[in-house]
Amino acid sequence: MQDSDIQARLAALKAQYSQRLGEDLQTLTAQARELSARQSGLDPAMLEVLKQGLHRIAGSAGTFGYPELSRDAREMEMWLQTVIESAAAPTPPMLSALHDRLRDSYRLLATTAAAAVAEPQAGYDLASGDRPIRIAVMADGETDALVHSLTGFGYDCRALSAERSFREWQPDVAIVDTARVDSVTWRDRIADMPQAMLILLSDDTGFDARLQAVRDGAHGFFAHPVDVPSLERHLRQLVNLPQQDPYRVLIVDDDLELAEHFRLTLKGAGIESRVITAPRDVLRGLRDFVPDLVLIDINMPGCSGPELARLIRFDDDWLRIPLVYLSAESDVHRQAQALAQAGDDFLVKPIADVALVAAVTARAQRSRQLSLALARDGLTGLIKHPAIKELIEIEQARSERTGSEACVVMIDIDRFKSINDTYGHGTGDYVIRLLANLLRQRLRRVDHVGRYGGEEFVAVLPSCSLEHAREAIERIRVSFSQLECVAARETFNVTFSAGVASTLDWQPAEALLEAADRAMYDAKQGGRNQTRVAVAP
Ligand SMILES: Nc1nc2c(ncn2[C@@H]2O[C@H](COP(=O)(O)OP(=O)(O)OP(=O)(O)O)[C@@H](O)[C@H]2O)c(=O)[nH]1
Repeated sequence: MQDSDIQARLAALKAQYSQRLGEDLQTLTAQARELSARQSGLDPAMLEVLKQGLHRIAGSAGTFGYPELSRDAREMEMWLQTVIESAAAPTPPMLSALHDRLRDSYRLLATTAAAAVAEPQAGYDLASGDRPIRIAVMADGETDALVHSLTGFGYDCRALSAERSFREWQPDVAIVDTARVDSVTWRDRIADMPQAMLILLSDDTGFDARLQAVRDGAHGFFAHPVDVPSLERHLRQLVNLPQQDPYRVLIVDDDLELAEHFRLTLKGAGIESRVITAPRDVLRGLRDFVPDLVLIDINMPGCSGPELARLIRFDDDWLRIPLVYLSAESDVHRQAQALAQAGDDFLVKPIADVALVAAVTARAQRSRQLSLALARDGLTGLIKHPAIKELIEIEQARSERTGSEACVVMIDIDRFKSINDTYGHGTGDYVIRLLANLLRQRLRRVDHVGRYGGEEFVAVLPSCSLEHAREAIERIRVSFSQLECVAARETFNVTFSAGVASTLDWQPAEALLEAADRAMYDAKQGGRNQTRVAVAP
């Protein structure tokens, strides 16, 4: 959806809401008039209805551009709450004052709505692009080695010297070795590259050095000797962040207009949301939409927010998803009570659009990171064995359904035992991470890469012919064999063998995986450092 479309929809929603607010205020004014006119027998249920109506306005009017009405409604709501909690009934003059105040609110709405102009929303530019990531490296004597390693991963990497400006080239990332380049020089060079994210390398790993890096605006900090796989992984996270799948938020609120406003506001910031107005639909929403975060209203008919949060928490599948109350409840004790039952956080309505976006983004990001960490192998960050097997099944089923071709690749590092025996287990781990990063970096974003076993990997390549899969893996095989691994001041090269099989030739998923495994075994038998294709039966 275009930004202008979102703005137009938000403006239409505001108009719709303003009309409803006017009607609500008229109804509440009439109710207050009726109450103040009663000489006896004040009905507590009517007070409660009045209070609920004010609560709704308190939580929504600010969002649609009527902050004063929101504040007024909250004050009246709190006054009514005190009245309801105390045994003494309000006197007719008190209710008459309430009526007058409500009438004034209605008048204020009429004047504000007439003068209202749609406020421009902040733009959230989610940059994207397919050119290789540009990295400038300033590391004096060690620049070449780093440039060589990062070029091997497919980055457009160049050395940055004191004499050479990168004003024209504009790198995405600048890596500076603060231990080897004088601070005036690098700060001067960095000033030419305002877009570049800064990664600092240092000999000093202490708190002060890290704090200084934060103050220099660094996005990453690595100590010598630099662990290249970690650096590369960090780089990938930095530059890929804006391109990942949009965060998903499930909004549970019985006020459709308000929920729709939140949905559009989040949409403007690149966040996908789904609105649920009936609490009983929440489980289906969770299953179908698989959100990163759930925003829950507190006061809903039939099921309160805390009840709903507890109900969601019965199911272990949703444990990782933060449940955040988005409510007009401003009383901190009642907020604490809600949180004590279930739920992770509290946002108070009305909430400014930028505050909502910031709060949702921060929490959704943590939730996404946590989910990824749970499904990923600790050493490599790749998908774990069970999850990658599931993805193979999904691709196999899709292929059967649509007739499209997908390929599965089994990859095994050659003579890995001797690497462990010669250089130690730590170096073996380093090699595993190096290959994991290379696979992630060189395959497409739609491809899945998993760690299948110790030094064994599986890649799933959707919408890919057998020949294209073979070519892609061959290119990675050649690059990997040329990467220099360093251990105890010695450099050495490592190779892998691979087997490729197509979903069109092998069913079910288990047979597909076995075919790729057999082809990989053939590659080993054929002398290693090669890719074999599983020929159709
Ligand atoms: N460093 C390290 N080693 C591992 C890990 N997982 C498995 N290994 C080792 O990887 C080695 C695998 O060796 P083998 O399966 O005999 O095969 P290979 O030496 O790779 O030889 P070929 O596959 O025939 O080329 C074993 O020594 C395992 O102990 C791990 O996570 N880290």
